Amino acid sequence: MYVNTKEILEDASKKYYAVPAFNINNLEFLMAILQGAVEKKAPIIIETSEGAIKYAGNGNPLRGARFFAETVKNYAESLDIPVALHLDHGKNLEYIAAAIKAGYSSVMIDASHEEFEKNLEITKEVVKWAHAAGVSVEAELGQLAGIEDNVVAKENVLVDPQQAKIFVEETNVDFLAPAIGTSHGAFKFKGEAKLDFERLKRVKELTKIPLVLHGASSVPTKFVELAEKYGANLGGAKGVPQEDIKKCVELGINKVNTDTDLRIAFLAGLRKHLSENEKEFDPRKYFKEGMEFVKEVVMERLEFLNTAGKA
Ligand SMILES: O=C(COP(=O)(O)O)N(O)CCCCO
Ligand code: NA
Ligand SMILES: [Zn+2]
Repeated sequence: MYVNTKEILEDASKKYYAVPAFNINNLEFLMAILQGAVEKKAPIIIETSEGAIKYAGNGNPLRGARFFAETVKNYAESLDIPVALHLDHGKNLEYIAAAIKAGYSSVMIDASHEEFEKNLEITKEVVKWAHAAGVSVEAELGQLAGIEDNVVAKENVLVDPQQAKIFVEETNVDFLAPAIGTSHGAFKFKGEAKLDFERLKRVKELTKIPLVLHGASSVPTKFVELAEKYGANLGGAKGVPQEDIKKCVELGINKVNTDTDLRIAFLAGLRKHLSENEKEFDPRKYFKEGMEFVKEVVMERLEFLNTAGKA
């Protein structure tokens, strides 16, 4: 069934487990993720960036948002697990409006690169709009390092727990992404991963709402090596250690954003299949191995986060 993201995350927050939010840009990733979630009898959050909407809509936000909303709703209504669709890193109000209009379950307003007051004001506005349409809202405080689509966050600006309390009270936002040291992409840490667990604990105590971990891919060595065996160059790829993710969930993270892990798994499968099947030219066949590897990563994460069996 197609549900509101808040329903899924409230249960997770109450019972201290987490739900992965997997990014898609096409049908193949959606099918692989849903197959994994059905097999694990788990609720699931599908999310698209603004870039994915631009891609599927060939530059037209509403066309792209409708493509994903209608496809995901269509699949969700035929399945007996809860499925939500979320706009990830909404920065452009045109895209946020398109996602709300198309029927997304929730939207993120990411104004964390703005000053605190500005972020608060923009988020308040989006919450008013979204709630009027029955759509829940995620916001972000602090900045991840690395590239956030079109915004390069120069340094890790970690969340201020006191500010988080005020922000949540004033904006009535449904869930919050506190920056605690992660970053997006496959090259997350120069040296050792260092997440600020104490800071996360304080944010949960002070806000008491579902929390989101961005940049949560673990970059599994198995698929990095397999992709490289078949010609990829991912030298130096490094993700968040699994034990750090587990600790974040124990401290109150309930939505775990995962994009890079699926991209690398699919890439490994595609490269392997193409190099072993030089005569194959049916995309329903040569995408299959990549989809199998995506499904494998999905099922592992659902088990690891204790989402399995919670549908
Ligand atoms: O926080 C995340 C997941 O980040 P990652 O999967 O790179 O760790 N996202 O918001 C997904 C989109 C960012 C670009 O990858
Ligand atoms: Na941000
Ligand atoms: Zn993110």
